[in-house]
Amino acid sequence: MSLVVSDVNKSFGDDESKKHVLKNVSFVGKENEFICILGHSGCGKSTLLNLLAGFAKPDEGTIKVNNTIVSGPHRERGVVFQEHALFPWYTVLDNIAMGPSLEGRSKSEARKIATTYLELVGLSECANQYPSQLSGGMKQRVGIARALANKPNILLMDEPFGALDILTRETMRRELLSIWMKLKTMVIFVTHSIDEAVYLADRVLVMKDGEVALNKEITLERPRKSDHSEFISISKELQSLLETINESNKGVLT
Ligand SMILES: Nc1ncnc2c1ncn2[C@@H]1O[C@H](COP(=O)(O)OP(=O)(O)OP(=O)(O)O)[C@@H](O)[C@H]1O
Repeated sequence: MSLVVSDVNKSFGDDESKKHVLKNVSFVGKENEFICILGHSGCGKSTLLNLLAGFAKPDEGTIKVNNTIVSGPHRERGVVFQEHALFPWYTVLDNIAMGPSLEGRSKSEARKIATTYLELVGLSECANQYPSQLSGGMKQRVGIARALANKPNILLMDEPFGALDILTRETMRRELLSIWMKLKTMVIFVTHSIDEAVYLADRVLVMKDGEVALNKEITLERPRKSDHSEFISISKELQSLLETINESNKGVLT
């Protein structure tokens, strides 16, 4: 499994109001790698993720998964958004079973697959509940299980814990890591949070005004502790890079 992003450019708007959002973005994702895309608000993180998902196309450059150009959405690339986007009229189990059903599995097979992933995210007891009966963190876990039930090679996550309170967010980080360690799917995770990136990533791409300003491998042993000296020094390096970013591009960073 490989991901190769080469010289990707993307603009929005017409000639007069054209905004060049991604500028020559290139990077390579390795098998089973956990990549975090970190940057201030508006630097192009979600745009990049949308291109990786195939929801939009680059103006120039290519995105290849296993040597094939990404030309639209595909089950091999699962997406988890900040807003969980579950169907409120389906039970938790049926939300997760939807992917396998669409793939042509029988109802009972699809539910069996869904049960496995529900167990993986620790929510077996919620199978027959509806999304409205769940907390934010639980909904996000269902969203993750739903994406994983399609057995993606790449899991694309756009600020998936951004709307959660800090304690739930920390729990979800740990849980995501333990799920990833079991499945070893490639994960591409968009975040504003330096802490989150250093805790999770094998590789951090820091984006600055549409460009990859830093592509850094993090080899720190897991589980990582935020009071560990190396954790602190990597965080400071990322912080100081982000602080050099033009004031007008600054958003919220934690
Ligand atoms: N469909 C679109 N049409 C026009 N402009 C867009 C579109 N999508 C994104 N943009 C612009 O591209 C820029 C980058 O947006 P993007 O959502 O990728 O940033 P981001 O880094 O994900 O920000 P945030 O962290 O706030 O979500 C922004 O200026 C945004 O207004």
